[in-house]
Amino acid sequence: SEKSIAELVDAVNGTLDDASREAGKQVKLRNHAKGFCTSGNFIPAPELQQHLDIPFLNQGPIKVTARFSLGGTNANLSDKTPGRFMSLKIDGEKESLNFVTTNVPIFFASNLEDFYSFQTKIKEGPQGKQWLLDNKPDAKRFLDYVAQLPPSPSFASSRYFGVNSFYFRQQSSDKTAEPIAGKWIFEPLAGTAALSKDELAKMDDNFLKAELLSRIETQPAQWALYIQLAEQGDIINDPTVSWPDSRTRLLAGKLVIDGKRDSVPEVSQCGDGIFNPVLLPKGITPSADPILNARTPAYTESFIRRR
Ligand code: HEM
Repeated sequence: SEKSIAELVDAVNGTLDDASREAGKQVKLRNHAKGFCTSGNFIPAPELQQHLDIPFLNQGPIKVTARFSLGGTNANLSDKTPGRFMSLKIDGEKESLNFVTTNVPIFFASNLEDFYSFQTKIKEGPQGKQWLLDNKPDAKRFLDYVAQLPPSPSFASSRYFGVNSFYFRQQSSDKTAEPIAGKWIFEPLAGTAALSKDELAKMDDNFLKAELLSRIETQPAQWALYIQLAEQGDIINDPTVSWPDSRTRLLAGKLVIDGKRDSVPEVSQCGDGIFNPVLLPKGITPSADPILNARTPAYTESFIRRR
């Protein structure tokens, strides 16, 4: 049977009974508990308009509120773990675009049932993880990827993937071109970087926030944002599938994180609100991916519980 949104949030939070759910509300339990807010600009690439008809991305720099985080409900999770996450609100005058992204290009589940079982099994420790490896090929591919992913020394040296697909309106003089499916990918302009085992051994558990905030005092952290386009036959509605690297990528713009608006309340308190991965400007629409379409209701449910 299909899992409800409340059940998905319970699985994420590890609050499967009434008592732990109530306790969770008291301590404002939330996923991606360890994180911080900062700010910058998004500079759209004018050449995108040659291919796609997205008026929002046909303007000058747009203000950005960003939250960088680790996964899970533990606010004291070590930064030596490999997961890195980036959420953005790109707020124009009339329209907005949000991103809620991860440094792992493939997700661990393609449907809500498998999402629920991943979240509950992974919290059971080694036996639960082994069960996933033995029984859930999507989860296995994800866990195998994460196992070989070295922790990055900086949020600025990770790639970030939207994972889910969206449809993009194409430019066409006769308006007959169908929207084309694509996925978001942020590529760090500083390049990717990995900590060696020796380097990791010398780090403490909290370095990512101080590193990024001190880095951007002297030079912004920057990413190129691409839209990777699907080709005929590519699977659209399944975030466990990654398309070949040979797929065309359109440059959508440049993300510049400089911290210049960090003292503005909408930035400094950005963790109090939610990022909405289906808040989209005209010309972009969500795919039918069931994972994508569960996200905003789940984030809203989590927000209501921790308010
Ligand atoms: C069925 C699918 C999913 C469910 C049920 C789910 C659930 C949640 C929940 C409950 C939260 C906490 C929301 C809050 O209190 O603000 C959250 C946050 C988050 N999720 Fe998901 N998630 C899903 C899919 C994904 C995917 C595919 C990604 C990555 C591409 C992702 C990345 C994140 C990130 C980065 C945050 C933190 C947002 C912030 O910085 O405030 N999630 N998720």
